[in-house]
This record gives sequence, structure tokens and C-alpha cells, in this order.
Amino acid sequence: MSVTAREALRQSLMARIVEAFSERSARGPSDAPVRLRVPFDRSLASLAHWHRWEPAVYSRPPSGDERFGVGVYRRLVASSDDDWDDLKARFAEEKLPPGLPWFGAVPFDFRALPLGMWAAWPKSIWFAPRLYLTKAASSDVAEVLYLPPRGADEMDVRADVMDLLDIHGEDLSSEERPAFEAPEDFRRFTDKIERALREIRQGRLSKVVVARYVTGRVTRPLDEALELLASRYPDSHVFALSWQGRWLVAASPERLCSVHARTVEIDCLAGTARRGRSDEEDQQLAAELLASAKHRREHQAVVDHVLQAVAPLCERVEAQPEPSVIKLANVQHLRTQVTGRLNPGVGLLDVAKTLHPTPAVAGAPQREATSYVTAHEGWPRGYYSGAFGTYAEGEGQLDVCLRSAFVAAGDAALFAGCGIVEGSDPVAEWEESELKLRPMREALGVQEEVGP
Ligand SMILES: C=C(O[C@@H]1C=C(C(=O)O)C=C[C@H]1O)C(=O)O
Repeated sequence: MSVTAREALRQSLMARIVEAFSERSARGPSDAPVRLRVPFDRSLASLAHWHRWEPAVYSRPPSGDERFGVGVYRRLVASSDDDWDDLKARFAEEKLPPGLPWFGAVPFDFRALPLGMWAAWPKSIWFAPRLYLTKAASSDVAEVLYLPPRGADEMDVRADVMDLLDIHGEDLSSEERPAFEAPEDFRRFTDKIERALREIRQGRLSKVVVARYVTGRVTRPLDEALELLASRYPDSHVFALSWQGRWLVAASPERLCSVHARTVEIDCLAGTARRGRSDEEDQQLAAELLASAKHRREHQAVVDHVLQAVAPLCERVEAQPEPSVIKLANVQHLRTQVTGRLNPGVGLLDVAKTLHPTPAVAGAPQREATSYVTAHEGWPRGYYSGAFGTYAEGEGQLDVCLRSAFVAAGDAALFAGCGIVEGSDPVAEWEESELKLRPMREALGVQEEVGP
């Protein structure tokens, strides 16, 4: 989309919001929510761009329904001492206008502090946006919810919405660039895998997820990157969250958990193969993946943990008897879906607290593997392999921050990890990590990569 088209889109959206505010404030209090419907024949991603200070969020799950939010109506950021229970208690104290959810993310390890490249972010970020748009997949209309500042008049609202939509926004490209440490090369990554294999042979752990990152300059505008991800990975949840001018972007194939009307759904995803060059080869690779003892072990560790963790929270819970193979543009994975009926009063955060991080991203046994990763990864995972999602009154959905990148001032760190079990081959795992880096490398148009 051209710069002028983007600008025109924002201008007309702003005009509609100001008009709706004026009509509404003639009738009632000026800070009541403004709700309107506007024609919108583009992706809501067109409202997203890299250089902004207002916190913002974009979400497009596989249903194709989109959400975009910007500005902060309410915020809830965790301090270094907070944990899942503090988050839950604080959510319970806040009431949001109908239809407005919380958006946010939790890190890989709630006990670890955000360090290194993540130091500008709090330990967990949640906010309810002040300008919120939703658009159904097949619709040409967006629903808008705008929460004007208290006591604002029409002039204030115009200026406020201009800020929120970054009309004539400041270009922050001269912003100070973060110092991402040099990423691990092939040698250091495979050494890390050998060390995990030793740990496994000594019987302390049965699975460890070992991860790496690459860094480079982003060359593609955010809206184009998000649209590209949505078209290449339609079965993944494409999302982006910005805080303090830094973005977490992902096209995640893995739902951590969703909770709606006491039904909980969880994806167990582990075990990976490349895509074939022909249909025949692709089917053959899928059949080998299903038949591989090594991949099945890696996968079963996740299913076992999930069932054991959520059973005390459920009236009943069951896993599909056999994994199936899901195919993404870059890789295929083994997946088992787990579904349950929750005990009364159990909410999304209770489920997430017991599940996360699952052996799909940490290893097994889960607690020991999580501590091992935090101590031995060699860099702070932060929100990579954490979870991103929405929350409203105990319900919502969290997806694992995989096939993800952290972007600050045009510099990106792209992440990928691989489950290591007895029998894993370090070279094959390196190749698998390269495939997992592909979605972000391509979507962000990453150049000047440092490292191998
Ligand atoms: C850790 C990642 O992916 C996880 C690891 C997988 C594996 O090792 O087979 C498969 C899916 C994910 O649960 C990643 O993409 O970074």
C-alpha cells in the first residue's frame, strides 16, 4: 500500500471518529465510549507501522478475523516480583467497557527477569487499547471503539486520534539502536545441543528445547510484513505487539490454550519435518514423521505434561488418541489436540499457569527443563516462546510466541528452537532451526544478517 493511500485511510478513519464523537457528545457525557462502523476494505494491518510510541497490537488468528488496537485505556504490567496469581488478582479489580479485551504477553519463564534485548520491557505486558478496531474475515466493515480522554472536546479528540493513528507521525528511525549481542553460530549452537544430550544421557532430563536467534536489518514495512505472513501462513496466528517502540511479531502455529464457556482447548505441537518438493515426497515425509520413534517421544512429552497439568482443573479432559500432521508453508508438525471441561471458576490464567512453558518449548520434566533453559541458553529468552493473547473476564486465548521476532529501531532478532531428545542429530536440528526462521526472515525482509 502506498504511503499516500495509507495516509488517506487514516485521515478518513479519523474524520469518521471525530464525527461520531461530536454526534454522541451532543447527547451524553463526553468520555463515554464512542462506537461506530466504518467501511474498511483493507486489512487492519494497514494501520500498523514500525515507528510508533503508542503501544499497539494486531491480531489475525486462522479464522481471518482481525483486531487492531492502539493507545492505552488501562495497563497492567508485571513488576519483577509479580507472578501469575498477581496478574489474576489485578485483572479481577479492573472492569473494561463491553467488547474491549485485554491484549498482552507473558515471558517464557515468569521467574526470570527481562534482561538483555528485553530490558526495555516489563516482565509481563497487558493493556486494553483506547482505539480498538475489529473486522470479520469476509467483511468490508470495521467496528470501531474509541475511548476519548476525560473532558475532551472535538478539537482534543481530533488531535488525540491523529496521534493514535500516527497521522503525520514522527519518524523514529533515528532512534537509538539496541545492542543485540552477536548470535550463536553453527558451532556454538551444536555444542549447546551436545550439552543437552549429555544431560539427557545422565538421566536428569528427557527432553530439552534448545534455541538460537539471528539478527539483521528489517527492510519491509510492518503492514506489508503482516499481510505477507497472513497470506503465507493462513493457519497460524499472526500477531504483533508494540511496547516502548519495540515490536514482538509472530506467525504462531501453536495455541497454548483457549478458554470459552468452561471449555479448554490446547494444542500439543512437537516433532518437525521439512516440506517435500513434490506431493509424493511431502506425504512420505509426513508418514516418516508419524512413524519416527524420536519424534513421537519428543511429542509425547508434551501430551503427557498437558494432561497431567490440567487434569486437576477439569471435570473431564481428553487428548486425541493419535497425533496428526499439520502442514505449514515451511515445515510440518505432529499435533495432538486436548479438550476439556473446566471445573467451575477456573479461568484462562489458571490453565496457563499450570501449563506454561510446556515441554514443546522447554523440555521434560517441565520444571527442571525450564530452569535448565533459563540457566544454559546463553541469552535471555524473554518473550520468545512465551505467550501472547487476549483476556476478558476469565476467558480468552493464548498462543505460543514462536516463529517470532523482536524488532527495535529497524533491528530484528529472529528466534527458533528445536526439541532435543535421545537420538537427536545436532546437524539436523540446525537445519530444522533454519526452516523455523524462514517465516520471519522472509516477511521482515531481513538483510545484513550477522552470524553464520
Ligand atoms: C521451539 C519452537 O518450536 C517448537 C518445537 C518443535 C519441535 O522441536 O519439533 C515444534 C513445534 C514447536 O512446539 C520454535 O519454533 O522456535
